[in-house]
Amino acid sequence: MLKVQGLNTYYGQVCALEDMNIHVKEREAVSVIGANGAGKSTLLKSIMGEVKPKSGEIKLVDKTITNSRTFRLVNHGMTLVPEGRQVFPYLSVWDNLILGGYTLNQKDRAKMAEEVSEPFPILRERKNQMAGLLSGGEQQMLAIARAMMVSPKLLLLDEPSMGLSPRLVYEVYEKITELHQRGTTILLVDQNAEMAIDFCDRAYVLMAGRLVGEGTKQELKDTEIVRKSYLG
Ligand SMILES: Nc1ncnc2c1ncn2[C@@H]1O[C@H](COP(=O)(O)OP(=O)(O)OP(=O)(O)O)[C@@H](O)[C@H]1O
Repeated sequence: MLKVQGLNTYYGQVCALEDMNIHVKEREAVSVIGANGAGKSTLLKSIMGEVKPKSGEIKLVDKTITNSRTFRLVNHGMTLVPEGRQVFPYLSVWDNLILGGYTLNQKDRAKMAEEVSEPFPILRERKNQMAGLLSGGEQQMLAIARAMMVSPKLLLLDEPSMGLSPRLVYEVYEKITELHQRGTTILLVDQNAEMAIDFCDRAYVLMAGRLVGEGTKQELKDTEIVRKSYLG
């Protein structure tokens, strides 16, 4: 479904991604792990058209999407749940959902908001409250549900566990797993290697902008460097 080949991304003179090659098959759950500054967010931003790669190719299904505008990629069936959630704190939970469906017509937006909030009862209970009053975990659920408003074929998630207590991290991953089981293909990046590896079918390991490992969940768990460096 997604193929990234020989991708190089720079911020000025700083090389953030070097010769990056990853792929995600339809219905797969793929994780990318790595420490602070490894290039995980840059990878998602490059895929999502938020950062312009210097060279390389990105394909979504059979279409080359390198340098496509973000809103076009949403129309092609790909959405990103950004790092830090970025909900609109002074808008209601419901209006945050509705905004996620900006490419839909008004009637479909309301219908989709009903649909995407179904796996998240807390969002329904608090639909009229300001989103900023939700807990961090609830805001993460809202950001995920908002991204689901356009029924993405491929959902990208940037650090879904960021700033959450272990219990909330577990709950958020439970929801992501549920979405995957319902048929959404997922690519996520997370510093929380334990959760990210447990969740996925396959994972990649990034270090200083380069790919240093890849494999199935079990292969990575059995790799000494992954166990020592990322799984504690
Ligand atoms: N806007 C920017 N301008 C300059 N350098 C940047 C910019 N954004 C990221 N970088 C640099 O690019 C490298 C990769 O950063 P990136 O945010 O992709 O890493 P990350 O793995 O997502 O880290 P984190 O988990 O801390 O978000 C780092 O060296 C970072 O300092």
